[in-house]
Amino acid sequence: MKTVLSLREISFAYGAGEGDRLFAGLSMHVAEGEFVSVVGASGSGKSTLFKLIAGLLEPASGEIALYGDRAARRLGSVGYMPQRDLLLPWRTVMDNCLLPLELAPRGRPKDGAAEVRRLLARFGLEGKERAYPAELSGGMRQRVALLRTVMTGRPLLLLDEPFGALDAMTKRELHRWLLGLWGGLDKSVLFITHDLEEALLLSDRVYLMPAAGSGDGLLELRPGLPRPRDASLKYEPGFVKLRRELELLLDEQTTAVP
Ligand SMILES: Nc1ncnc2c1ncn2[C@@H]1O[C@H](COP(=O)(O)OP(=O)(O)OP(=O)(O)O)[C@@H](O)[C@H]1O
Repeated sequence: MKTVLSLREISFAYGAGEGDRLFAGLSMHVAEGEFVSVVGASGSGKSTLFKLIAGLLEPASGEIALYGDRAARRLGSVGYMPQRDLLLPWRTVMDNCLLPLELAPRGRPKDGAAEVRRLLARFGLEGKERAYPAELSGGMRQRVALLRTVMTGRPLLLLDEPFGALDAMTKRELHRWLLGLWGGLDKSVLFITHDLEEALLLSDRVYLMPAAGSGDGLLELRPGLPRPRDASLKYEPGFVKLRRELELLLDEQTTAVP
């Protein structure tokens, strides 16, 4: 499998002082078609890591390569969905989803609307193309935001806690939906979450962020759960054991502050 994204020995600090270092020596990769999660304590730098990958920030040292190209321009080359849905309230669902095509240098292709319509059905948003964001439920808004990210046409999607603000029931519904949709999307995903169950249920691999400033690397977990998956997987003993393991690892990481 080809490597879509690789990070080698990345370090970063927002400030220039001693003790300002957020992380150092982070290495990771995402292969074509993989779903990879990043979990970690609040403030460990997960969103910062995404901003580095998306090209919104530059690392102090280390290399970030897209498709093996260390010199690749990252800004605009990955589909980035930030924590808040950021749908434009004055635009309909259709016009929000067409936005990436309008911003692309080649402009809005004629068949863009047809593509959005095709995806709306698969995203469970049939009949909503003329609705405005305020008329949708939270779960629907997140699906529109995800659809818009898919419309960037980028093979790698960075999803920063896309379901973090949703209630437990809506979140479960979106997990079921995403597990069904995932195989057919033909995308690689890097996914931030606080929710360990969500990380295990959706991912092929999980990375654990080290505690901020500890200088440790990312810890990698390969749950090895078979696909296709069903949301009921989380009640199986093997899954519960993995979740417990991940919880213990995360506790260790969190308490490892120097
Ligand atoms: N623009 C900025 N300038 C200075 N410090 C920042 C900036 N953005 C984030 N930080 C700090 O960097 C640290 C990591 O923030 P980041 O948002 O990357 O963490 P996170 O792991 O994504 O947290 P959460 O899970 O709470 O979203 C925090 O201490 C935060 O205050």
